[in-house]
Parts: sequence; C-alpha cells; structure tokens
Amino acid sequence: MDIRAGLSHALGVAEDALASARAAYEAAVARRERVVQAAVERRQNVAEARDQRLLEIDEQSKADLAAYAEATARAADRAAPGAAGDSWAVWELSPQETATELRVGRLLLPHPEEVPALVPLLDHGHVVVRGDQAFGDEVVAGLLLRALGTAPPGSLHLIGYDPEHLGGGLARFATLAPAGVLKFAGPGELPALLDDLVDHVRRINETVLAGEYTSVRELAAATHRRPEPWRVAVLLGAGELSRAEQTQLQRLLRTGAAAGVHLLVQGMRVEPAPGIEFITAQRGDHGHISSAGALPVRLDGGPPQAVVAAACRRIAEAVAAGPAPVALDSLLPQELWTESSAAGLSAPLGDGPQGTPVKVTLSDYPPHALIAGPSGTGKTNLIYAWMGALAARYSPAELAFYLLDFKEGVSFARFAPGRRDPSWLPHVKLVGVNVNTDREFGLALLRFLGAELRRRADAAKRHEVTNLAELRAEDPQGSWPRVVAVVDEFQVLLSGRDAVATEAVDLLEDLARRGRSQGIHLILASQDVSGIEALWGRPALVAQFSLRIALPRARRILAETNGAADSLPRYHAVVNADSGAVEANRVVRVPSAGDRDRWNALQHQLWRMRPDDHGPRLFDGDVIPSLSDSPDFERLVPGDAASAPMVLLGETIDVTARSARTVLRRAPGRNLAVLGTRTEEACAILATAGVSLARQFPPEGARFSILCLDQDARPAAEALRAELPDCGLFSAENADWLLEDAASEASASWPADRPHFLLIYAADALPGGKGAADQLRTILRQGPERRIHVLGWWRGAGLLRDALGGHASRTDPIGAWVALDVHGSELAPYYPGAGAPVWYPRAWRALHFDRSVHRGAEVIIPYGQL
Ligand SMILES: Nc1ncnc2c1ncn2[C@@H]1O[C@H](COP(=O)(O)OP(=O)(O)OP(=O)(O)O)[C@@H](O)[C@H]1O
Repeated sequence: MDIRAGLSHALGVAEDALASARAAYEAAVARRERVVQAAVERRQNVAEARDQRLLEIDEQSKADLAAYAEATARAADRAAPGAAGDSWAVWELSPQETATELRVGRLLLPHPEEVPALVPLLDHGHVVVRGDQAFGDEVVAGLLLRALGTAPPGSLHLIGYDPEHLGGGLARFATLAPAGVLKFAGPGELPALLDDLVDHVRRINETVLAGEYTSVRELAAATHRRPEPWRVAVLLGAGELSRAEQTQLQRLLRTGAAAGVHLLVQGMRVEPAPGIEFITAQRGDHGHISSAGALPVRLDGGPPQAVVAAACRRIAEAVAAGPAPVALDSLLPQELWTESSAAGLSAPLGDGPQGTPVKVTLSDYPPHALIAGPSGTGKTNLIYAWMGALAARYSPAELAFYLLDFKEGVSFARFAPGRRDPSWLPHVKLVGVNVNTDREFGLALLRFLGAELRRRADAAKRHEVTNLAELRAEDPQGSWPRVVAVVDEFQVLLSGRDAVATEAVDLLEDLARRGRSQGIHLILASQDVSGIEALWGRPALVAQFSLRIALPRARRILAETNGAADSLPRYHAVVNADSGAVEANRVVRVPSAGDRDRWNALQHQLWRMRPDDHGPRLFDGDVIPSLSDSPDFERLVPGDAASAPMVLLGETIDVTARSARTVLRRAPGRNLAVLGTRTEEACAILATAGVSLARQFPPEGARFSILCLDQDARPAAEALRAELPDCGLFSAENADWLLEDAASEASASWPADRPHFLLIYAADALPGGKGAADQLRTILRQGPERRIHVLGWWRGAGLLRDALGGHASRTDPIGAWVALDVHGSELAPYYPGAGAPVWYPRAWRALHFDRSVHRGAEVIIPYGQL
C-alpha cells in the first residue's frame, strides 16, 4: 500500500511534471512561433522601409539631377544666347553686346535634359579641331557662323587660310568677302598672314591698349565700345610649319586673344596650353571637347547652307550700310555757354578710336580749316555737328557764324527763321543759300569780313596789341566774338577767270593771312577735287588752312603720301591740324547731326537763351525780294526829296538787305535807262522806281507821267499808274502831247516848281518820226536841270544809242542804267574807261551802274511784288 501509495504519488508527481513540461514546451513552441513571426514581419518592414528609402533617394537624385541639368542648361543658354546656342532649325543673327560662348554639340549625360557643350572663342582664346576631317569642317563652319551671328556686323573679321582646298572650306562664307568681312590668304601666304596678325597684335597693344588696359575685352567693358573688330584667323591644314611660322603661331596663341585676335585651327599640330580648347570631331556619341573632361559629347552637324547664305548676306548688307550713327548729344557740354573764346574755339567733333572725344581747335594755329569729301560722305553733317558743339559751348558774345552755301539746296537755312520754325541759331549773323549763281554774294561776304578785319586791326593798333586774346584783355567791354565763316562748295566762288574770282582770291588771301590773329576763321568745304586743286595753285593761301578734315575717300586734302582718308569707314573723318602730315592724323567718328528733331531741340534751347537782338539775315538766291520788305524803302518819307529824290531799283546782293539806288539830282544826265527785252523785269524795275519816288513827295508834290508803247507792258503800266498820285497814262496815240509838253518844259528858261518824272515803257517804239525823237532827246539832255527826269525802258543798248542820236552821239544824258539781257560788251558806250562791264545776263538779275557814284557796276535783284 505504501509502495503503491508511494508509486502512485510518484506517478502523480511525474504526470504533473510531464504535464507542466508539456505546457512549457507548448508555450516555448508558441513563443518561438511568435518570434519567428515577428522576425518575418520585421524583415518585411525593414525591406519595405529600405525600398521606400531607396525609392525616395532615387527620386531625390533624379530631381536633383534634373535640377542640375536644368540649371546647367539655363546657364548654358545664358552663356550662349540666341545665335550662339540656338539649333540650326530656328537659328538667326542675334548680335550681342559682349562675346559669348559657342555651342558645338551636347554633353552626353545619363539624363535626358539637353545640356549643350560650349566652347569660348571671342575675347577668350583659340580653338583647335582634330579628329575626322570632313566632320571637323562642319564643326568649324558651325563655330564660325555662331561667332558671326553673335558679333555685331562688322565687328568680326575673318581671315581664311585654306591651302588644300584653296578656300573651299570657307566657300560657303564667300559672300562676306566683298564687304571686307572675309579675306583669304593664298597657299604661300601663311608667313605673311601670321606676320600681319602679330604686327596687328603689337599695334593694338601699343596704340589701343596703350598700357591702360590689359585686353580689348577690358577696354570694351570700361568704355562700352570696341575700337577694333575681332579678327578670327581660320587656319585649315597646312602640313608642317617652318620654324619661323611655328614661332609666330605660338606668339599668336599666347598673346592674340587679349588683342582680339583668335585662331581657329584644323589640321595643324598645336600643343595644349591655357586658353586653347581642343575639339575632337567624331560623329555620333564619340565627340569630345577638352573643357568637358571625360564626358562624351555629341557634336552638332554643320549649319545648312541656306542659313549660312542668308546670315552672310545680311551681315554683308549691314556692313555695307555702315555703323549705326552716334547721337549729337555726345558733343554737347554739361553746361551751355560757359567757355571763353579769347584764346581760340575748341570743341569735340566726335569720338576717337578709344572712345575718347577728339577736340578740334581754331585759334592762331591752326586758324582756318579745309573740309573735303565726295558728295554724300557727310560733309554737311560734319559742319552741323561742329557748329552744334561750338554753339553749345560759346555764347553769341564769344562766337558769330557767317554761313554760305554755294550748293543748290538750303542746307544752312535751318539756322535762320523759317515759315515752319521761327527760331534761329543765335550765333548766326548771316545765311546765304542758293547762291550758286550769285557769286557776288560770296564776294560781299568776303568784303564784309575784310571790313571787320580792318576794324579789329585798327582797334588792336589803338590798344597796342597784336592779337584777339590781348585785345579782349585790354578792352573787356568791347564786343569781339570770334567770327567763323563757313563756305560750302567754295570752289564755285573761285571758278572762272573773271573779276569776281580775282577779287575773291585776293580777299580770301588777305583774310586768311591776317584773320588768324584777329579771330576771323574761315572754314572752306568742297566735295570736288578740282575745288581743292583750285587752291593748290595759290600756295600762300593754302598754307594758312592748316586744319584739314578729310571725309572718306576725300582726295588731295591731306599730304600726298597720306592715304588715311581712303580706308576710313562711313561717318568717320580724319582730322589733321598739321596741313595733312601723316603723323598728325586723328580719326574721329562723327555723330549724326542731321536729325531735325534733335537739332531743333538744341537750337530752341539756345534760342531761348539768345541775347536781345534780331535774327540773322537770310539771303536766298531763289527768292524774289519784295519792295515792302526793304528797310531802305521803309525809311523813305515825304519831304525826303527836298534835297534830291532817290530812285530805288532792286535789292543789292550784299550782306545787309540794301536797295540799289540812283539819286535824281537837278543836274545834267540824271535820267535812268532800263535796257533789255525782258518785259516783266523791266516793268518791275520801273514800278519800283515810280513807287519809291512817289513815297518821297507829299500829294501833288511831284508829277508823274507814264508813256506805254508796248502792249505787253500795258497791264503793268496801268497797275503803276494806280499807285502813283497825279499820274497821266499816255500811249502811242497821245504820246505827242506828252513829249511836246515835256520838251517845251525842258527847254524853258525857268525851272519847274515841282519835279516831273516820265516813265516810258518801250521808249524805242516812239511814234511820230524825227520830231518825237528830237523832243525826247531834248528832254533827256535838258530836262534834268529843270527837274524833268526820264526813267525809260529801251529794249536794247543799240536802240538807246539811236534814241540819243546814233552811233557817234554822246551817252552822257544817261547817267544811270540798269541792264537786263544785254551783254557786257554792248554796255561799253555807257561805261567809263576803255573796257566794258563783265556781265552775263541771267534770270531776274540786272546790272546797275550810276556814273555819278559807281566805280564799277553792281548786280541787283529786281523787286517782285510792290
Ligand atoms: N555721322 C553721321 N551719322 C549718321 N548719318 C550721317 C552722318 N553723316 C552723314 N550722315 C547721313 O548721310 C547723308 C549724307 O550726308 P551729308 O548731306 O552730310 O553729305 P554731304 O557730303 O554734305 O553730301 P552733299 O555734298 O551731297 O550734300 C545724310 O542723309 C546724312 O544724314
């Protein structure tokens, strides 16, 4: 029992132990399962997290790469905008202000974004193309077109050296050659080409950079202009270079870029060096550029021929059209009218090659200027620009202009008040336009300046000084502006071997010689070689014109060996203050002064500041003057004739608007003859005479009689009669009444109580035979002493002679005459001395001579309207 009990107990215990062991086992199994489960889950989670993270990283990197690629592409666009980077399909010229990098293909990145492969050339360095020859040609063409397309037209010159294909490699750019943008060097010319370029670099270093800048790029950045074009020498396959060639090539590779000289080389050995980009030309994905390191590059194909042709044509056109004009404002000072002209007149005429203003001075030396340039090269514009620069600096108290233009046209008229614009340039005292047939006006100007010269010389003597600067110091209150006389197409004045030319040359010589110290300066301009040559025969005169200004292609104005004008670009001039000697050349780019609006703005500004005086005298040879505008006519008042009546006849050709006159004193010979067949002008002169006489008498103070013997003149005679008080009008029918009456008055023994003026139209057609002729002769001979004066129109000088009694008769009853279409030689009998006046008839001009006051005859312009 005990044992059983013991066994049973033990069994019980064992079973318990078994049960709890089982339970523990199961629990362990269950735990293991949980752990395994957890482990599986954990692994899954980790994998998911990792995948997630990987995904995120992937995306981030993609986004980053895209952003970098995009940024790179944008940067590339900025570095190579427009023509530097656009694909050929949309390519067009797009000139940039500064040099850009140039696209040659695209970088092959493990990313779809298109990132261009760029190489710098202009203002940077040189490019060497290696690899496949044919594909290399395309790369070279692409680079050239992009460089041309981004540079302003004319600012890039190409020099091609292509001995293998004789220029064939560059043939597609050939349209640039006539415009001078592309030049070719022949097979044997490489040494000369390299020497030239080396020389050019040296010149740029010496004269353009001149120690102030280290490169043209730096100069351009500082001054905002590029004085020299880039030069790209395209050297295509030359085989082995000689030692000398190698040396020059190395020099250019080292120093060219700073001077804007760049090499684009294909087929020559060049060692790597800073600033040289190497392009390996291979089609497909195997291209290479040295600056992209190991990255492969897909190079672009060459530009389509149509694109090249169109671009070259446009560049050539733009170069032929010349650079864009500079504005007039660049010549104006910050403040107007602040300078003193005591020592001279100094003003910029434009910019020099380095962008600095080139000043031109008129003073004791150089005193006078000659300007020359073929028609259309900008002579008139240069004169405008110069005048503008001077007029803005010096007040009218310091500077006075006298302007004369012998060219047809009205180029100086803008300085005088006009119908549309009443303003004038306050410095201008006189403007003569359309004077090409009125050379007498040029003479009048020279005479006037001669008188001014004497006035100044006298004042200098009084103050015991020798030049204007001293005179102004001694006489600060005096008015001594510098006088600048501009004569455009002056050769017209000097042409011909007549009295006008002779006197003009004498006056010019005197003015040029003595004007220098008296502040009288001459600027003579001509488009015509023979004009300049006309002066060459007078060395004393030419020597005074030491300031020479030559426009493009001007000839004979600079020294003989000085060819600077031949290569001048458009709108440039060579200014030379040493009579044209080569060393004194200064090239200037002249701004445009032709723009009416801009000029008017300046003129108005100066006009508003003008001193209180009247505007300039405008003489326009194409305008018929009017008697009512004549100051002399204006001044006539009744009572003037108490001494002796004055007859006005027309306007003299003079610097002041003066009327030609003849005084009808009570003395023999005081009659007036108008000679010639031109009815209209003869009538105009008689009308002027009649009206001006009448103005000097009170009503009934004088008697007027008109005898009209030419039907064509009848309307004019009637019109005049209406203007004259107490005036009878007679014709062929009743001419005898008038003549008998006047002849008996003329032979009476007592003088008349009032004057009687006989105006006879076509006096050569007198009816009544010898009787009437005798009566007229009596009136002519004896009338003036009895206050009877004939103002007669004869239609020829010979007809007047007949009226006076024939060939042998004396001509002194005609004391004054006005000749129209009568040749000088026919006037000899009415002219003192042995000679005849020089007179070639011309429309609406007449020759006036009054033997009581004149030494020589004067040209006059009949007044048109009364
Ligand atoms: N510096 C300049 N900048 C821009 N345009 C200019 C410049 N110089 C001249 N021109 C233009 O060129 C044309 C010819 O100029 P301009 O009349 O001055 O020549 P010119 O030599 O006097 O000719 P011509 O003797 O036949 O009158 C004009 O239309 C003028 O506006």
